[in-house]
Amino acid sequence: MDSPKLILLFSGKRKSGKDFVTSIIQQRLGGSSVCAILRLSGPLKEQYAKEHGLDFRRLLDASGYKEKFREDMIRWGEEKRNADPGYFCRLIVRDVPQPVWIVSDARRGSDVEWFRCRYQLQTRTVRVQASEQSRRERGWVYTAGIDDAESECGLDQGVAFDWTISNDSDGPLLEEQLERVLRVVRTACSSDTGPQGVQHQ
Ligand SMILES: Nc1ncnc2c1ncn2[C@@H]1O[C@H](COP(=O)(O)OP(=O)(O)O)[C@@H](O)[C@H]1O
Ligand SMILES: C[C@@](O)(CCOP(=O)(O)OP(=O)(O)O)CC(=O)O
Repeated sequence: MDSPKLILLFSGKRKSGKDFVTSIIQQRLGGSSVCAILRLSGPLKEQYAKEHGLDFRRLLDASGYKEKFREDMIRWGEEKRNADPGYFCRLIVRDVPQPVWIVSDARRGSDVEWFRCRYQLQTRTVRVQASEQSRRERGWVYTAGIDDAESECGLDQGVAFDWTISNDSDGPLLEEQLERVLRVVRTACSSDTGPQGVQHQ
């Protein structure tokens, strides 16, 4: 099994900026050779697209395309997860050689538990927070059955996040907040023993 130095599990509501923030962190760490961005929704969308004759690449982007199928993809993914909560987690961690892993879309307690159970010392949690107004400006429209369901609310309670990043244009500077996370990642990467004893700030 590959053994990463550090795993950052990101969660946050739709349009909070999870992809935006994780991509900056990857760049700051030196790009994709150092830091892999893993998406639980990747294999989910791929298999769902195959079974339903959809355009997989378009399901991955931030346009409105994926929104047309979101509710049904959630239902489909939940069937898989109910049978096997680690199903998508196992798929995304196969053959990942980079020392830093970012999981950009943890949504359920079972996602966090899976990583903590297997990578207890390496796993850290990061919440991306944005106001409803910011999310609306980025294209979010409240949708019953999605925004009030586990896919969006599963981690609203029950996890003490190691960091919470505020991603609003009128909030604290993003770069300064990210620097706190980056410091810990760099320390873990430069230490021979991995993240043991590395404290978040
Ligand atoms: N701080 C920011 N500054 C500028 N644009 C942002 C910021 N955060 C998010 N966005 C934009 O908002 C949209 C939604 O962000 P995204 O990262 O896709 O959200 P999520 O992955 O949480 O659904 C994207 O087009 C993204 O580029
Ligand atoms: C069916 C999903 O995997 C779709 C997730 O798609 P994205 O991760 O692209 O969504 P946002 O970035 O939050 O907009 C959700 C799930 O419950 O598994």
